[in-house]
Amino acid sequence: MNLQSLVKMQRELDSYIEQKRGIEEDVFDRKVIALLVELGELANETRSFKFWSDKGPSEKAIILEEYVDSIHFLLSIGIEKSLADELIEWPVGAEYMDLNEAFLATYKGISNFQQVPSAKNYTSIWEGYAEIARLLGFTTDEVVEAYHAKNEVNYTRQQTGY
Ligand SMILES: O=c1ccn([C@H]2C[C@H](O)[C@@H](COP(=O)(O)OP(=O)(O)OP(=O)(O)O)O2)c(=O)[nH]1
Repeated sequence: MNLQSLVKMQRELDSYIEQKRGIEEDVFDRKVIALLVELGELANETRSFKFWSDKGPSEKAIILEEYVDSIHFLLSIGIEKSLADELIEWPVGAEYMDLNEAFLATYKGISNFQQVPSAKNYTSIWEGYAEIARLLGFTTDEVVEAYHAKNEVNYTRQQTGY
């Protein structure tokens, strides 16, 4: 799968939002916070870390929507640092035993990238998300389809002034 079609869609959405909201300043750090928050929302829906509870995870569609919110901001921070054009195949790295390890590794990756926005650090975040998708049983096609659906919702939300 070539990620460039998503990069193009993300670039267009980001420009649309910036124009609509009159954003001229650097919003990289705020997008990094947004990504960390989305990763937390994703973890929360999986409930993978809630050793104190019997309640199971949310349904797949809800978890997938949280997942693609992250993908939006992940693409966006790569675009901010001119690294997204290098994204062709989805980078796949080490395999973790469980979701909690993958979440922690991905948090660390995002934090490293905020401090040092290099191509290597950017790739590590994608590897983290690839691993999370694998552990959640999401196929690339499912992720791309859900990304498309949420991308459209994001336009509607901007137009309806939410
Ligand atoms: O520059 C931007 C800003 C936002 N988004 C997208 C990413 C994500 O898909 C959505 C924001 O997440 P969400 O829909 O959870 O927004 P929210 O304001 O946190 O929603 P809610 O108040 O419903 O939780 O907007 C972008 O793609 N680029």
